[in-house]
Amino acid sequence: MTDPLFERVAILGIGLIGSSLARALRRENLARVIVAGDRGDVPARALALGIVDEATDDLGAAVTGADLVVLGAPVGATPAIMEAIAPHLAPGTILSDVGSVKKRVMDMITPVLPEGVILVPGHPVAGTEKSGPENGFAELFHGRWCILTPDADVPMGAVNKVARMWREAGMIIEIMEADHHDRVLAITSHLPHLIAYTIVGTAANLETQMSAEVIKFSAAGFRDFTRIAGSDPIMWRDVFLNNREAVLDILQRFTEDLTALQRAIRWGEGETLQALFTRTRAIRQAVVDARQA
Ligand SMILES: NC(=O)c1ccc[n+]([C@@H]2O[C@H](COP(=O)([O-])OP(=O)(O)OC[C@H]3O[C@@H](n4cnc5c(N)ncnc54)[C@H](O)[C@@H]3O)[C@@H](O)[C@H]2O)c1
Ligand SMILES: O=C(O)C(=O)C[C@]1(C(=O)O)C=C[C@@H](O)C=C1
Repeated sequence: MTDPLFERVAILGIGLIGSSLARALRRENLARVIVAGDRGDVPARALALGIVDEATDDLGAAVTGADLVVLGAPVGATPAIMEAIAPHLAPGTILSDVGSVKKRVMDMITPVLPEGVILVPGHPVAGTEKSGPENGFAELFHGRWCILTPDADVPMGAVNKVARMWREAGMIIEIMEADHHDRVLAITSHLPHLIAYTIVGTAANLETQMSAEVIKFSAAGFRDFTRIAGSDPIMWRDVFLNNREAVLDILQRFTEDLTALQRAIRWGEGETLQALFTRTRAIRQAVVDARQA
């Protein structure tokens, strides 16, 4: 058997994504030791699941001796975690993350990054509406994109190692600038979540009788939105607070398009509606063809 890619991988925040990564590392024998750092009863739960070798709520101890550290907590926790681990990171350590937002996370880490520690930010674009280590699974990453956003001066050896880890977990790798990542994800992931939260919120605000019927007669369309709107409140609060500009920009365009549709319905412009729905149906087909459905 060949040597593992990493000696000691510390995953800080062993929830849905962190625990899925731990499982993939195990399956592919990519780490000699996997250690979880988390808080409350989560370390004990991760240990009980048998997905890590060690688990602790002492984040400094977790990263000591690690050649790869992966931040797996909601992005708003980044400053607190960096404060706890920075004194314990050795030169040569690769620091990565799985955050849904990249630019703000890099801005939070870079000023406190110890000399010689190499930052390779990442975002596995794969997930579910569930949270916690019990809900992770190694296959989550299969056939999905993983976007890495290292600064231009980061050694390619480190970028390649992180890329190889995600590739062996089943992902397809793309490297891009953090700002660009945040603009793309604002439309493909953040806005859809905001819309889902809004629709389900609107339904919940209807008068009692109506809102009970929304749940009772929940048609497929609404049901799909409730899945997304069931996503983790803390994670998504942090996404919107930390990708503010890109989300507000795309929301402005969305609002204009929605207003145009409102007019089309009001004035009975069937051809406008049909033309848009025909274009969007083709986009759905393209997503299916790209095996991302
Ligand atoms: N859920 C998804 O679909 C998805 C997909 C890709 C990336 N992400 C990103 O992955 C990260 C984690 O998301 P998740 O869905 O795994 O969340 P999760 O809630 O399942 O897990 C997060 C874990 O972080 C821990 N945590 C929070 N604050 C902490 C702190 N200060 N110190 C130590 N541990 C702390 C929590 O206890 C929890 O175990 C987020 O940054 C999110 O943006 C999520
Ligand atoms: O399938 C889902 O539940 C998701 O929302 C996953 C999803 C997405 O928007 O595609 C959510 C956030 C992540 O950063 C990456 C993936």
